[in-house]
Amino acid sequence: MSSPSASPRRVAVVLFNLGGPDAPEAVRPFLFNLFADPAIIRLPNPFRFLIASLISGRRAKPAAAIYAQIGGKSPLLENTEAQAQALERQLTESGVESRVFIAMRYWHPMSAETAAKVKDYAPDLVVLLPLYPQFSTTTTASSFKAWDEAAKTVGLDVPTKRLCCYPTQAGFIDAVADQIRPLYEAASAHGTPRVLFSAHGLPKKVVSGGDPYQWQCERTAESIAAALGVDHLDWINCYQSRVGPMEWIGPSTDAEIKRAGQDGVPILIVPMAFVSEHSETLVEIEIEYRHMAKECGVPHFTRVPTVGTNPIFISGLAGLVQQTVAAKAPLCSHTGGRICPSNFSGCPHANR
Ligand SMILES: C=CC1=C(C)c2cc3[nH]c(cc4nc(cc5[nH]c(cc1n2)c(C)c5CCC(=O)O)C(CCC(=O)O)=C4C)c(C)c3C=C
Ligand SMILES: [Fe+2]
Ligand SMILES: [Fe+2]
Repeated sequence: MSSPSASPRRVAVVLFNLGGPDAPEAVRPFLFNLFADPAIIRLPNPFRFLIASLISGRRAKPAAAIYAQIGGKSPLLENTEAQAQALERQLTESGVESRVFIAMRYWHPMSAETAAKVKDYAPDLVVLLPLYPQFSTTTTASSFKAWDEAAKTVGLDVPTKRLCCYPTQAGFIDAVADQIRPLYEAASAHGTPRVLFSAHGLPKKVVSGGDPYQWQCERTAESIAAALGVDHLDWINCYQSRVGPMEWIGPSTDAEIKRAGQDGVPILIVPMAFVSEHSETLVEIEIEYRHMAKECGVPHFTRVPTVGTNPIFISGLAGLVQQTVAAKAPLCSHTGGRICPSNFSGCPHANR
């Protein structure tokens, strides 16, 4: 790829997220795309496609039942579109001539469609911005790889900078704390609340293979807890959304809800690896965990909404984009601290 011009005139920002089915018929092909990703099922073909076909066939019905509870489709795209508009507005107000695009990994619009649109826009610089605050080989690395392939296919040869992650970036942390504060205060009427910082889990094998996701989730949870400024805050970092027979990282959010029931404390569940609402927040947390908490005797249950278009979050993202545009060397940490664990060599900036 050609090298970045000194000060780019037109910047294309590409937001990455997982994607979700836009209709009941899309559930199975969406799941097939997910399980056919070598970052998720680490087997060579034809085994991977065979396994993807089997699992997507088996999981289609329970997954469709999940989406049926929120209108038969994922709201992830519309929520991401709202974030893209808010970010574009903020960047324009800050004097950056830019357009913000969306590339989903497993459902439309996917990288190939978006790369063609970015090419038509003819930017001087492309900034890749994952809507995953914490870096994982299963999410950000997979999206970047899909993007690189799509850019090559459509002949998009423009200098490209990538933001690996922002697990402790001030805008993100302050926005989550801002979402929590009034709800924490309300929950305090029912006892001393426990805050469950709940992230999407990962198979243990992925983490022991060097994936920095869990390490970064721990840094995020610590940072939000500190930003809340509550003396002796009762909090824990836990993991939800387990799928398949493999052992996943813990503690699980389910187990923490049960423990809160035994301890008789109110809980707030804070989704800290998702930045907008979708099935894992609106069904798993809002419906399934709320029900579980009631069954377990938890005295008060609160789901804290994701940051979405919270202006503190969007300003933080705009700041990250501006820093990235201006940076001479690749950025990894935006806070001056270490952002990837020392045993991790896969950060997209490490070898650039
Ligand atoms: C932090 C973000 C995410 C990580 C890490 C992640 C890893 C991961 N996910 C699966 C399997 C599934 N994930 C599903 C939905 C889903 N996952 C994320 C984010 C992360 N996944 C999001 C945002 C969504 C929601 C999509 C939506 O509703 O729009 C699903 C589909 C739903 C279901 O069937 O339960 C599966 C399957 C694995 C195996 C994995 C790591 C190896
Ligand atoms: Fe997932
Ligand atoms: Fe990094």
